[in-house]
Amino acid sequence: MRVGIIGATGYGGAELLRLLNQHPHVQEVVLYTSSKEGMNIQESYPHVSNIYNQTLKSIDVTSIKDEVDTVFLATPPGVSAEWSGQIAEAGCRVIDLSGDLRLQNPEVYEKWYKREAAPLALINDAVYGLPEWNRESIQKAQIISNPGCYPTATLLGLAPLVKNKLIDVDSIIIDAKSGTSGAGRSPSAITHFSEMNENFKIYQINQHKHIPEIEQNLHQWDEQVQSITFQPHLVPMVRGIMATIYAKANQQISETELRDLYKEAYRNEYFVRIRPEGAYPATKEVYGSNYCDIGLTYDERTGRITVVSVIDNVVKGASGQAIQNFNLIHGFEEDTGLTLVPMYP
Ligand SMILES: NC(=O)C1=CN([C@@H]2O[C@H](COP(=O)(O)OP(=O)(O)OC[C@H]3O[C@@H](n4cnc5c(N)ncnc54)[C@H](OP(=O)(O)O)[C@@H]3O)[C@@H](O)[C@H]2O)C=CC1
Ligand SMILES: CC(=O)N[C@@H](CCC(=O)OP(=O)(O)O)C(=O)O
Repeated sequence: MRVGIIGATGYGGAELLRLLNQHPHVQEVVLYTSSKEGMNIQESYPHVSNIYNQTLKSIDVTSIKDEVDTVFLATPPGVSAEWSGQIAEAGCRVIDLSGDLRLQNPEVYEKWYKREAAPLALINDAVYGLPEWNRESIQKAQIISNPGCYPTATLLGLAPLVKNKLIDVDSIIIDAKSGTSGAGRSPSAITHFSEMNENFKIYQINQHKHIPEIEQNLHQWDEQVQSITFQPHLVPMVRGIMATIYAKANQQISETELRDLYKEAYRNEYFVRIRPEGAYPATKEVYGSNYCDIGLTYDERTGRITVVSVIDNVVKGASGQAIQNFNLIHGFEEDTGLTLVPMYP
């Protein structure tokens, strides 16, 4: 396969480069830019020296359709809305890492993203790329809307409870923590070293754009779900997300039953690992990998279930999941190029 990356100079793009280099069915990678035409990728990323030697090309649909079969968009909001439709119409598969096509209702997108939504026809054509719960639709899709990082950790953590109607859905609280690479490569007053080192911050309280994405998907699984509480935090680390999820059980459930439920739900899922009783995952245990690790407990005193879900935000939360979707749409084994062992320590 020949693949294109729009946004290769960003963090999602860099991670695509790292992972695609391991992919046995990817012969050629073509890189596109909105601002650095003619620059060699090694100038932006010396760590790919001797591995990638491509010059960045301008984004032009006529050339793209001749040069590649699939295009990954690792770009900020608004870019996919502009390009995905044209690229798909030209005959390429599109995998969009941004949030542009994730929300089915354009008014909801405009409220939370505070910008114009993509055309409705384009939104309707895009399939939400959470493979563990949407595999069959993904296999037939031409345009994939790759989930957000926080929604990936949260939805994988909540799915067995919500689908089996085991919790009071009004009681869901998601306390999420992310490393700073989630904010992309451009430095900002929020993420630069002296702001983040030795610091721990809550941000976008009750306003984060992943709230409607989580609600939309939970609602599809159980229409009783309306609103959730989700609060994101920045942690002084580069990679990793931990979503600690609390919900009130609507019946007595033993630790064993809870764990069996998750083990059964993810029995055939290579990338989801359920911790044994009394063990809880840490972000380092998935670092650099496409795994989502989940730990569980039920507190008999309060009747609350706690789910701890960790991912690497740039892998399972972005580029790794995008390649998992790439594998599905092209009929490759789903874990192709993604069986990297997490980096530890
Ligand atoms: N980082 C993460 O952990 C995750 C990121 N995402 C999403 O993935 C997308 C990319 O994120 P990330 O890589 O972190 O972001 P970065 O800011 O690191 O990179 C974005 C890249 O997009 C390109 N770009 C900027 N403006 C335009 C434009 N108008 N047209 C085309 N390309 C443009 C830039 O490259 P150039 O100037 O060369 O065009 C830039 O390098 C975002 O939508 C993000 O929300 C999703 C999940 C997790
Ligand atoms: C730490 C940090 O800043 N994280 C980003 C999430 C990145 C992401 O997944 O956003 P998309 O929905 O655009 O893909 C944020 O909170 O906006």
